[in-house]
Amino acid sequence: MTARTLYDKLWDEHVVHSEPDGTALLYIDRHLVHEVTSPQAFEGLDLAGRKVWRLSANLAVSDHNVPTTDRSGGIADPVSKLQVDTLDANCDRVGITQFKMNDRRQGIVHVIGPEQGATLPGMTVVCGDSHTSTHGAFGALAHGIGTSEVEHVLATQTLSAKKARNLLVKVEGKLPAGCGAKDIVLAIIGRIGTAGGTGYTIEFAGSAIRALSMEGRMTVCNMAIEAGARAGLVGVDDTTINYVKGRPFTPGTDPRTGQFAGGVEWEQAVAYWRTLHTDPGAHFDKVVEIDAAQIRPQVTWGTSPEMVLAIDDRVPDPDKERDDVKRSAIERALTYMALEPNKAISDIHVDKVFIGSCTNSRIEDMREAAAVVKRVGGRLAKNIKLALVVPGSGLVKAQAEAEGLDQVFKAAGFEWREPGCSMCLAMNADRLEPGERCASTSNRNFEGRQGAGGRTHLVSPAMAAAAAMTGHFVDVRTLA
Ligand SMILES: CC(C)[C@H](C(=O)O)[C@@H](O)C(=O)O
Ligand code: SF4
Repeated sequence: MTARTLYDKLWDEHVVHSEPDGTALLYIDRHLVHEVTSPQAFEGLDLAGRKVWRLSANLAVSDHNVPTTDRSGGIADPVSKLQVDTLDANCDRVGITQFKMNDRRQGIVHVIGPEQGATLPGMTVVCGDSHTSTHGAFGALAHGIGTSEVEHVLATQTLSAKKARNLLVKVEGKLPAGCGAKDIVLAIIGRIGTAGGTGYTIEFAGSAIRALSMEGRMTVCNMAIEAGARAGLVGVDDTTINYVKGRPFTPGTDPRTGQFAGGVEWEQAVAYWRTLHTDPGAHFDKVVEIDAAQIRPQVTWGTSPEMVLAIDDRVPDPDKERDDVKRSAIERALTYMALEPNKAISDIHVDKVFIGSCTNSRIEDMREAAAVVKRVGGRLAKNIKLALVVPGSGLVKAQAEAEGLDQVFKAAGFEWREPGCSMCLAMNADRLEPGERCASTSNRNFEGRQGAGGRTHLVSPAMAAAAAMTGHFVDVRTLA
């Protein structure tokens, strides 16, 4: 048989029907649902008199609109409340499993799917959310869909799709101390640009990717969409299998005790999962190679994730750019960001810090940030108006608290919040005021993303914590 990429294998395994023009109908194994992109889908289903095809394939949670402060009084904002209430009502009515706002398993959809074992190797995973690419870290074919497709998946458990091309991003070598998964993915986007992956599914491979934990691989795949690719992938290995073992939705977990029990289903699943890697000699349409040893701590300076530099670089000077289009993009970004050309990245001072989002709100991110807070010591820098730590789920929060991380943050003056998307996109009360500058562990830095007029610098959890403690960006390699 011809050698296939991991993407080829996942695709072949899920095709229900193919048309001569390449359009295929794919079977969908897991459908994750959140409150923003599902209301019209449920309504459409209802109007057409259709039922949900396979209830157990769906898992729902509210994340974008939930408050991250005390929830006992409900949601104050009427628009947010309506969205969350609507999801609750829809799930109750049709019988979809949902983790409601006060359930300790509630959290950001891309954090809870993997955490519950609802995302497993070999699956097709979709959600009405572009960062569904996150789940590709498990060797699952995962991507975002639009609201009409949400309705289609609810009704039929299938999706009409066209196959993308194969792009291999190979990151070889050892990452310098102080650098992590976020620096890898920002460096990749800096290299290939936000359109570099358009039309492709990206497989991330190489020794530096293999060396990452599942949390780190999720951070990398999360931002595949920021590189233009709808889906990112990492091949299955022991790290993957050890992570999914014993999770609530994973085969082999005893539903009564919640403990790993093993058995035939587990053995068969593992045997299949071990085939989920690219065959030697398989063809990629494009290959990008990156030397991990050359990666430095990354900070975005502009209004697109590709406008990224390293901590020891300087803000670009538009006068040095010969290409007219690029020059005006730099000028516009610098104006919006209120940055002088040639300013040292380490001289940029911030007003707020946000540690959270589906990119960086898992337990390792919390640990990484807390370690820097401890190492620097003392309290938040004087110029910091607000520093938020928003765990990705109630279970991440509980784990962090069991490790005393919340105390480390609180003692330094950070606010320790309830799980949700929060200041990643400011659909709830957590936002930047016009002109405020933020060190953020999220994935998008578009104009107004964190609040109208707000200025976002995308960074790793370590860099965000360092910025909170010192007031500006610092070379976290010196803290490692
Ligand atoms: C609200 C949702 C549709 C959106 C997305 O698809 O990504 C959001 O999660 C985001 O990060 O901008
Ligand atoms: S955390 Fe941010 S990027 Fe992730 S799903 Fe929520 S809004 Fe989108």
